[in-house]
Amino acid sequence: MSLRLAASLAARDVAVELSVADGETLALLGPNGAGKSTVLGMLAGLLRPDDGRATLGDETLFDLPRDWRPPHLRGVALLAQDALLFPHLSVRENVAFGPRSAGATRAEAADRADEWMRRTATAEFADRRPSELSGGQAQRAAVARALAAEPRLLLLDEPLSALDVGVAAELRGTLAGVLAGRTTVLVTHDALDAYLLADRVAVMHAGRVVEQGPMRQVLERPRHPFTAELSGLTLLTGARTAEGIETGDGMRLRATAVAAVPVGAPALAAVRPSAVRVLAGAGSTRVTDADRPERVTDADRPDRIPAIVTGLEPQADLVRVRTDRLDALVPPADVADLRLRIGDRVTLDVPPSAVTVYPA
Ligand SMILES: Nc1ncnc2c1ncn2[C@@H]1O[C@H](COP(=O)(O)OP(=O)(O)OP(=O)(O)O)[C@@H](O)[C@H]1O
Repeated sequence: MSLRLAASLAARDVAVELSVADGETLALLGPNGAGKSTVLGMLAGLLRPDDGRATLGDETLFDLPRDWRPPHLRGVALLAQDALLFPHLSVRENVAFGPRSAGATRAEAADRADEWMRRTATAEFADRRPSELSGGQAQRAAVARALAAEPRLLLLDEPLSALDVGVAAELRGTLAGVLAGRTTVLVTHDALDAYLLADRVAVMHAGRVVEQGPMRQVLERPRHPFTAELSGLTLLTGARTAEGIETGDGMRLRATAVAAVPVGAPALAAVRPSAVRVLAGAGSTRVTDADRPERVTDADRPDRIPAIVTGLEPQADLVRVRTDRLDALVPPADVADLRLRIGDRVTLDVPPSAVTVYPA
């Protein structure tokens, strides 16, 4: 069932256009307040846009100002951060609720509940009430309840964000199985969720979709700083040079991967911080071939960029050294050896293999 949405809501400064192909999962990414939940609310029928249209397959969800189909007649299931199960019903009764309300007999609804509890590994606590479940168990039961209703469109609003890392990883695995072939919009802050669960991504910023496309293309060649941040890359804008890019402030970098951009034309570059080295001082001595285990040819000798440290942030087991030019991701021991502080002058060693140049 393919989805098309074009709608706006001035009170929230949201105006979006997006589409999801039949059976595809679209990850909707964006910072806090970007409008992601607002989009889900419009699709679920909980929030009425000022104008616009949404269609699911050949059915119209709304076509304002004339048509507005109420939430329970849309065939759309919304699963939020909190499981929001009916507290007075057992897991089995929660899961059977959708089929029962859609007119299934008690026996049919029970069969369908059993099937979804099996697929979401919730059968072992089928007779418990929601208050007797852990967060992860409740969220699994909520997935079973949402899918047992056989929605034509599934909306997931950060379904893993309230869970511990290990529990989230398990549920991510379950979701990967049940989302296959199902038209889904998944709101997430997490690039890993997008990579593992979605086919395409749309990135929202300040109420607008700022880029959308196939996962790898968007995350590996970002066009918006938020997308770059999410992918852990540094985004530069400038003009294509014979060997790479020159930024507006005169930084020249060579790149190994260069898409078809004419020399002189506007270009973007994504730089991988984990490949950037930080050396002490603005005029660091050159690294000689003898410093490196492998022989360094001129083509892959790093470019030297003077920079000023603007921030030091722990990131997993590394430190993200932010500078006025590029970020570097280095081991804590290097930060200690260099005695790095905010405001320090350093030299960044940027190998051409860390730089990808593509059209602006
Ligand atoms: N109940 C509300 N009443 C009025 N404005 C709201 C309400 N909820 C959100 N907004 C505003 O609408 C805009 C979009 O918010 P929305 O919740 O859709 O963003 P989001 O991308 O889902 O953010 P988050 O990642 O924090 O959940 C923001 O400017 C927000 O302040």
